[in-house]
Amino acid sequence: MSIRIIEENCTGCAVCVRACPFGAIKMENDKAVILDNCTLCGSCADACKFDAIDFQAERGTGMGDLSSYRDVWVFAEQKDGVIDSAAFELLGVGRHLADQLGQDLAAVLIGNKVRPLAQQLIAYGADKVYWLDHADLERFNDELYADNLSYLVERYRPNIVLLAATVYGRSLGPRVAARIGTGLTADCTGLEIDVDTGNLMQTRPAFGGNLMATIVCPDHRPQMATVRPRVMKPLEPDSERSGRILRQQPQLKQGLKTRVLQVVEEAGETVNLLEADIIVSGGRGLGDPKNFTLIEELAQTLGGAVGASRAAVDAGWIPYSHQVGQTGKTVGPKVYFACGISGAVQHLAGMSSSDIIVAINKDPDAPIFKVATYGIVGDVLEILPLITKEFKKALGK
Ligand SMILES: Cc1cc2nc3c(=O)[nH]c(=O)nc-3n(C[C@H](O)[C@H](O)[C@H](O)COP(=O)(O)OP(=O)(O)OC[C@H]3O[C@@H](n4cnc5c(N)ncnc54)[C@H](O)[C@@H]3O)c2cc1C
Repeated sequence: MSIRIIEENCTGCAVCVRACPFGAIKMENDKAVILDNCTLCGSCADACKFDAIDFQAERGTGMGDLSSYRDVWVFAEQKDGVIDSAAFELLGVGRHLADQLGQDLAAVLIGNKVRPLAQQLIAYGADKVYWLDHADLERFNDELYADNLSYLVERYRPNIVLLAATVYGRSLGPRVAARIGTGLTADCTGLEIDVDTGNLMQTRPAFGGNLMATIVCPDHRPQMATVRPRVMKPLEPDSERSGRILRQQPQLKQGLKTRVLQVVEEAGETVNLLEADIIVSGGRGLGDPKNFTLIEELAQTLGGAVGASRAAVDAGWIPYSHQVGQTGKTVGPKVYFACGISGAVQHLAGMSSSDIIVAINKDPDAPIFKVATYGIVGDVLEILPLITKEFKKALGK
């Protein structure tokens, strides 16, 4: 790839200076000059109206120099103009990684009339936001979104790209990785930078959750990962933070293979486990489905939600929508009560990032006590009514 200024065409309008996301172009004697930190992204050439920048891009020619890939990117998933909370969590961990690398944190915002959301992304830690806006991008479409994200990645060459392991992120991430020819680690629960190599260490449960695998992608860029929602913590938003919002040209095409005709919200039971600050979960130790009323009563007293282990779900005591764990929901409430739950690694995978864990189990050696903040050894059927009674008294209920 190469770039050069054609001086005779340059009018000194400085549009290119404003268009460069990297501050890599300046005006000197009314002519544009390209600086050493140019990443060859081509934004200046796109912005120039006078053909004064000769930019030769080569796409699909392999990874080239890996050190030329810079910045940590987060795909900022939004639906109906509301950013998914998982995007803020990604910005939290992304900020940490970017600071470790001494690079910028960028968010990619795709949608229709979503410009007002960009400032929120900056408040949650982004240094810049690549923003694509078009009516055709209003609803998530795997093919179209993959076209656009792949285009941006090829153009700006980020070092790391993070997506939430949501329905959208799980569909989009692998498509983009395959197009670009890089790797992707799905469903990560931990991300760190290897201080020796600068590689991203991507940790996720493997072999049915029996061990934690740390995966690296040393030979390809960007390093891509999907991250489980509710595992990472968002930063406190700072509305005073400033950052750059960089409008990008959407890549649109005719003849998409799929088109969203209508969105029908799922009717039926909604369990707000993902948003709950307090979760009271029951397991096989309850002994009988009717004892779930003890769980419900405590949850109701505290304004919390009801969760369950897979053993309780598999026994048909409670619907799957309540299941917490590797094959259920990943939650991170302020307080998690584990009642009659042993603490199998697959259950812990879904709740161990809770701020406070209260475990009630009659077996003092139950693994759940290893992660519990407070442990109560005893019969859950005796202890739960006592706790509920005390909370009711304290809360004046
Ligand atoms: C691929 C895979 C995915 C999985 N995904 C999940 C998942 O998403 N979520 C999940 O939860 N599990 C999952 N599991 C299952 C997991 O391995 C455990 O089997 C399950 O979590 C056990 O549930 P439990 O703790 O309720 O039951 P148990 O392991 O049987 O534990 C019951 C506990 O209750 C205690 N107890 C009994 N009676 C009382 C009493 N009266 N008072 C107090 N304590 C009492 C016991 O001491 C025991 O510790 C998965 C397994 C696999 C292989």
